[in-house]
Amino acid sequence: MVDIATRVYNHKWKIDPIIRSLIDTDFYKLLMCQSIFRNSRNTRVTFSLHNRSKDIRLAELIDEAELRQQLDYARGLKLTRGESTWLRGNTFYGKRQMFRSDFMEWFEGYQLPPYELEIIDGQFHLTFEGPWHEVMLWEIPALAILMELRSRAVLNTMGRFELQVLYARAMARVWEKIEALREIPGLKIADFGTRRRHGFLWQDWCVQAMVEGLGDAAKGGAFTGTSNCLIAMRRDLEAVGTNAHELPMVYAALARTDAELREAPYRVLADWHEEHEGNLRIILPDTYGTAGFLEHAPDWLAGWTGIRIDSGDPITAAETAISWWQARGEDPREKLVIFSDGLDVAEIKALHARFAGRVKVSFGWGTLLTNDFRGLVPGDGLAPFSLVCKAVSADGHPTVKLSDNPEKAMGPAEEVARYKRVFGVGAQQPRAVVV
Ligand SMILES: Nc1ncnc2c1ncn2[C@@H]1O[C@H](COP(=O)(O)OP(=O)(O)OP(=O)(O)O)[C@@H](O)[C@H]1O
Ligand SMILES: O=P(O)(O)OC[C@H]1O[C@H](OP(=O)(O)OP(=O)(O)O)[C@H](O)[C@@H]1O
Ligand SMILES: O=C(O)c1cccnc1
Repeated sequence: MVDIATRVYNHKWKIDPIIRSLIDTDFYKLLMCQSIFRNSRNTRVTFSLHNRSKDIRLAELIDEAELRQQLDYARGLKLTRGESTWLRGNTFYGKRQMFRSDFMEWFEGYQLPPYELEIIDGQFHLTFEGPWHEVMLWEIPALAILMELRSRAVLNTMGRFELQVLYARAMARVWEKIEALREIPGLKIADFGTRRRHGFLWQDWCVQAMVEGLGDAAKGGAFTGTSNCLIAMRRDLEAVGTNAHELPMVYAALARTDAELREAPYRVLADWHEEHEGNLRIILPDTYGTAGFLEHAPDWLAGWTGIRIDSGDPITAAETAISWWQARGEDPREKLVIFSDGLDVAEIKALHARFAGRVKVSFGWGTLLTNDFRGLVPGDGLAPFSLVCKAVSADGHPTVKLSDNPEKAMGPAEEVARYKRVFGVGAQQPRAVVV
């Protein structure tokens, strides 16, 4: 077991690359990348960093030169032979050869493309522009680099004993959470915490703690795996994933008429349906409002495996999905509901208590698993915050996300208004965004 505190202390004086592998990323990014490589190779997209926690003035906490050094290091990475063999040969969700050989050949030659970085009003403006399948792979490493540089800026001011005690407290906290989760009968939970983690080694520690504390689901336990491919490979765990908002956001931005716009979210899933089966047929319905999405969905979507609930009130969204399945003649008890929005133990417990037995319940636990350092240093300088990296335009057209929480909406105001009209989204209940 790595002694993280000692290592953090010893590494203060040398370059310590944060991202050391192209597969230190979420599994769903690779699945989506392959799908884009096949269906939308000529689409040009801009991804952009967005700090929703305005009070965290990142450019005042992180040194620009160090950020550039880390981004440049990541740009130098190429898929290793071992990683390529794993992606080509491993079984994902029981399926072999998930990644096609034309995609793998492209990925084996791939390097992260150039970035643009400037500082405006205390914030980093970091953008990636280029072919969609090339720039989209920046999202997770860019976020992980910024999050870890911010952690390091605080850790660098701490002494050896302080660090030892900090990690002891953080470990005790994670372990207490795991002990609480052990009380939930029939729990199924995965790690979704790569992008906003405290650091790589810390995420790796948290994942191993989940394996020991909850048991690997492959052997009857509650821990279903990690979305992080590198950790899944090294620790021989299941790599898990669904799909993300970037797909409907980009398809929608490319729509030429309101009628095409209305259809765009379903076209995404029709393309996905062709490529994937079983556990990968998970609907993400909230990009332009869950209720309207389900109401107007084609019948074949009701036959999918389940749904991921990612914004708004999760109880309302799950109840809406259950009613929708019932109305379409499906048995909700056969359907999988994956909750994944800013979860922590209390909410996981409450959602499980309410929905277990009515649907198959599962959780994707992110930042508050891999970065819950709240209250552990004076000034709370290690508390996680809401940093995201999103597709903001496609072929020159701005993207829009409404979601079920207006606090998460993004896009130019007049486009947001048009999307609300086209998708029939009325008044929405705001919910505070913590991470
Ligand atoms: N950011 C990271 N991404 C991937 N693997 C990492 C990362 N940091 C550490 N590791 C791996 O975790 C293990 C322990 O890391 P540690 O850095 O303490 O080892 P080390 O012997 O000091 O090596 P290094 O000089 O590469 O840091 C090593 O196998 C290392 O390659
Ligand atoms: O436990 P969490 O930290 O929430 O981790 C998981 C979240 O990360 C992703 O979204 P992202 O934050 O990138 O964008 P969003 O919040 O706008 O959905 C994902 O859709 C989950 O919501
Ligand atoms: O696969 C997913 O749905 C996923 C993975 C990580 C973070 N958020 C979502």
